Amino acid sequence: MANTWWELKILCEPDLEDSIFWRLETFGCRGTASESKGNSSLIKGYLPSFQAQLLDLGALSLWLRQDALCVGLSAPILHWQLIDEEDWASSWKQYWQPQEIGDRFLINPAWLPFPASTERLVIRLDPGVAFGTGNHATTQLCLESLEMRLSDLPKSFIGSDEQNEPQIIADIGCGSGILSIGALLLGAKKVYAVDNDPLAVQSTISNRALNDITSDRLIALQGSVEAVQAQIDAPVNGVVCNILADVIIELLPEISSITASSSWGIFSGILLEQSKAIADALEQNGWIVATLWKRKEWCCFNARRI
Ligand SMILES: C[S@@+](CC[C@H](N)C(=O)[O-])C[C@H]1O[C@@H](n2cnc3c(N)ncnc32)[C@H](O)[C@@H]1O
Repeated sequence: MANTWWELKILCEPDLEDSIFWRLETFGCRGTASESKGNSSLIKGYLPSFQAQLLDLGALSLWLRQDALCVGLSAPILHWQLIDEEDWASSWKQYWQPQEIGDRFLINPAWLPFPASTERLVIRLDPGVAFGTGNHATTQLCLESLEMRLSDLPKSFIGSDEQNEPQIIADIGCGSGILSIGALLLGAKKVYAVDNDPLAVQSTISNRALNDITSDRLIALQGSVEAVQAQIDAPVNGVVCNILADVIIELLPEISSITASSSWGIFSGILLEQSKAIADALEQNGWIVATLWKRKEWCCFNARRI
């Protein structure tokens, strides 16, 4: 059973796509894709078989039905089957294509050749079972925020110029390592990448190698903020954290303790209706909000420590 996956196929009205993706992600799916089927959309989601029993899938089917009926759309049709690891990898990989994000990045699946000519910073990725392909709005908002935080600095400020402060960053909930790698390509000096899921840490480590990044620049650790705290002897310059709102609120006091006045923070994974709670929590923990960016039903806070 360890190497089998649930393949979920959901046929739905296209307007339901966003809410279904959201349900699948909160349900624990490790890879999602969609294609159009005439006037409908076919969404596929994959999750390790040990993570869900048949009863859980039944509950998911009910939630999807309720979500659709609440907005006056017809209920989606959900089918599921068990597939083995090899079939999962090949089914999912065919949907994942190179993708430009923001002004600077190109995400390139590891099994495709390196793009022949591009001015973009290429992040090579094989996320395996970890979250972070760049397809999700919350990841995109973080990469674009990193561009803003790191690209706008004068060249001498980033990288190795000793007169200026090199950027040392914590990536909390690193998943595939996509944000850590992006930050390093933009010129950050060092990133501490942590995730409480050991599979995500493995994925970050293999993506670090794929992008020829050394282990002293991208330090990948299992755990959360406390794992960064244990490694650093001075506050970090910036934090990027793409986890769900409730977790961010819980982690904020600890995150604040690894930062100092003028450190920056990028907080994503937040649904629009949760933005007030996050803004309040940031304020209570000594942060001021600089910008709030929105994409689909998600938003991302750029903040600075007072
Ligand atoms: C939405 S994914 C983000 C992955 C990647 N950073 C990105 O932006 O695409 C959130 C990640 O946070 C991890 N996570 C959840 N709660 C956490 C916690 N309290 N501390 C550390 N990592 C956590 C999950 O295992 C998951 O890999």
